[in-house]
Amino acid sequence: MTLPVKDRFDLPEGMIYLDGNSLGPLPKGVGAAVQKVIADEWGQQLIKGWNVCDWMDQPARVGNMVGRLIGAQDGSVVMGDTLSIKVFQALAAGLEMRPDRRVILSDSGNFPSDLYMAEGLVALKNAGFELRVADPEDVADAINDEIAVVMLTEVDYRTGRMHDMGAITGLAHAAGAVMVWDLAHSAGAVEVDVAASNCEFAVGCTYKYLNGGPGAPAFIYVRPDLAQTATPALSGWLGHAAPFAFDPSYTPAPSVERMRVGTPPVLQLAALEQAMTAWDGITMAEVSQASLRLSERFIAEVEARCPQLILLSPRDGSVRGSQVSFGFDHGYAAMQALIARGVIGDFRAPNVMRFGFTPLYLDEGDVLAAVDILQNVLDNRRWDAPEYRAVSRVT
Ligand SMILES: Cc1ncc(COP(=O)(O)O)c(C=O)c1O
Ligand SMILES: Nc1c(O)cccc1C(=O)C[C@H](N)C(=O)O
Repeated sequence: MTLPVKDRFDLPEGMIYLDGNSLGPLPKGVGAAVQKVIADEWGQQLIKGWNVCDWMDQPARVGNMVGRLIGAQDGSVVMGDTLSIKVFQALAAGLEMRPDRRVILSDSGNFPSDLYMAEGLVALKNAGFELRVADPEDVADAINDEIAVVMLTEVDYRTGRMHDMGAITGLAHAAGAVMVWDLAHSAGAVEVDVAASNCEFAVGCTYKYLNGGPGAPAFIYVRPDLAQTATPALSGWLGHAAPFAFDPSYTPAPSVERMRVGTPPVLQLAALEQAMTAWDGITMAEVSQASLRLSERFIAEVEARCPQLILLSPRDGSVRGSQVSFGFDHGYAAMQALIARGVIGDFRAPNVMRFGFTPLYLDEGDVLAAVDILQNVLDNRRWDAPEYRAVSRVT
């Protein structure tokens, strides 16, 4: 099944884009929408724009659009800052909720920035606080009554392996811990129901599967019953209950908006708000089924035609996100050779070739064409060329 929305995206001619798990492509209409905000709002309204153009409401308004894709009720998601910042806020709020406990539990497959933020937070606290890191497969067993906060990324950024959000949240709660989910590789990729999972906090980015563009702001979900008590940690003026009262002392907003920090990125939010219209009329169930079919076809074709590659992602589609990873010792050079031939995936050390399957703009024809090129690169050792050897790119 292909979703009939490929024409909602501007994709370069001749490119097969399998890297929406890192940076989504440009949805049609985003350029015009941002240009309109620049010309008509900023250009004509200047400072009045904060009022007449509703710039101040953007973080909550766009938060609702994102919330609908992750099973969050309106008013429980707000946009702003980078994901690393939102991780920090959620962790800090979680620690405050369990004052008798000292341990943040995460797993070694987590994205490094999440672990760094936890390390930094622990270092800021009094002695005795600790970040404990388990292997992903052991994390459920490591949850006990010492743990204040369990912080996990649902879909592993390297392999696509998925944690069971409901089950792990249940274990965390049974042990008295707070649950924080990072949905960076889930939002817009797989079906998520934050409300059903009952987690306290969820965070994620919008430049991957939500196609908000490079540097698009992050989101944070706060379970509605905590919206008036969770401590924001970064108590910026726009999280204040009455920012324009300019009160010298801080009173957090009585809603998820307390997680706002400073001035919203109006142009990036305008881009994201328009990008979110690419989801009109589509359910996450359809997206996830279509993604599964594309990934299964890719795995079957690669395994039949490219025996040099070893599947690193789970074979079982029910525990795999929207990406497929293969191991290959010359993976970096092979990915460079693929990119040079118009198939865009990416590489993660030591040997991971990552391919993202985003059915909003990919179909089976793209999958088959990508495998043809991959087979050609491998069978003819096209990767074994001097120009592909130097490890120099950032992504
Ligand atoms: C799971 C995860 N967490 C955190 C980050 C960091 O996000 P940011 O650069 O927006 O802070 C990323 C991606 O960069 C990620 O994939
Ligand atoms: N956020 C990124 C960036 O600013 C530059 C390059 C890549 C990224 C990424 O998002 C990487 C991504 N989180 C990953 O899964 O590897």
